Amino acid sequence: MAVFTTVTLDDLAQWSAQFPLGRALAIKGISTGIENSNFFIAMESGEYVLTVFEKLSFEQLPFYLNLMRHLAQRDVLVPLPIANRDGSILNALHGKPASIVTKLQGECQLGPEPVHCREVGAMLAKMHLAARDFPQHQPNLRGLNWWKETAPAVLPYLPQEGQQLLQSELRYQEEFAAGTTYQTLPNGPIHADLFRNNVMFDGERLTGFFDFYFAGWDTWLFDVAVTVNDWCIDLDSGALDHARVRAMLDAYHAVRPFTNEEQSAWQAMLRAGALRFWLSRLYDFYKPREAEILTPHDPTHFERILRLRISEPAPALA
Ligand SMILES: Nc1ncnc2c1ncn2[C@@H]1O[C@H](COP(=O)(O)OP(=O)(O)OP(=O)(O)O)[C@@H](O)[C@H]1O
Ligand SMILES: N[C@@H](CCO)C(=O)O
Repeated sequence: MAVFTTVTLDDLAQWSAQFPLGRALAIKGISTGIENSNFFIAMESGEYVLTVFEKLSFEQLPFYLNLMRHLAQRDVLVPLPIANRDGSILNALHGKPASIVTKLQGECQLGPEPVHCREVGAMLAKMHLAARDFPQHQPNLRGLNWWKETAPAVLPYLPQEGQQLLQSELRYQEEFAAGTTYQTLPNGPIHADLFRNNVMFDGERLTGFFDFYFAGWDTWLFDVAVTVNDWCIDLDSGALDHARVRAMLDAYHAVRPFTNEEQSAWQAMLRAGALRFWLSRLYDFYKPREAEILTPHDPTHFERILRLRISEPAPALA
């Protein structure tokens, strides 16, 4: 149960009086999710999600919440943070940062078909374009620098062939990032964690992207790679499903055409997307934070994906 901070209906009634949402009618903890305490709340004006942030601070959160507001105001389907009467979208609840956002309808699509991938691809391109004029700048905190810092901490736990793969892929990515192709790739704020469990669908209709707490500035193509590596694969083997890949890439390209340089970088980015999650999963597996209660995700899933992305030619982007 991912409710680390208890919020009663009385607590909510008092705290939510600062928002123009009417009276608080009900509150229910959300059991999935591992980072924050999330609640569905019913207010007189409708249903919302209340998040009490357990790790991110008052200083860190404005980047993510302002980005969500920026996107929502440009018709990208994301939860809209609700401002209180002073205009603040981040307010203390039980001493922790908390916010109310609009509730997305529907549920996650954990067995996506091409039709779902098409929706995700089109909305991802729309999101990249809409974020171009977002004024706050924060790098992707799980980018190359983090990979370089993290690899030495997990290397000792890997068998020799795993160590070799990790070291050689890191070298490859460092060289690639220093090269001229990489410098030409369009970039801006990206979601950076757009997995199946971070998108809501009502049937075949996409209702929103959520969980923006790994967002940061990086290449748009890296975001596409992370998304393809989760949405368009067979989860057992890690192999790309070509119908889903085509649906996602074609839909993205129709909104924001890929460049020739992006085509040259595509295989490297698919590899980068796999390396990023292999590393974070290794780190969470071998270096769990104190009092961590979660069951870590399987790191070998992304090792398998990385090996496949290295050995197979990348599909055409467009
Ligand atoms: N705006 C929203 N509208 C509808 N449901 C939401 C919304 N935000 C979160 N949820 C629901 O709450 C669940 C947990 O949210 P989320 O995935 O953001 O959890 P977390 O603990 O913050 O992060 P993590 O996914 O990293 O564990 C989601 O799976 C989803 O069902
Ligand atoms: N999407 C991540 C988890 C948290 O963001 C993973 O599957 O490893």
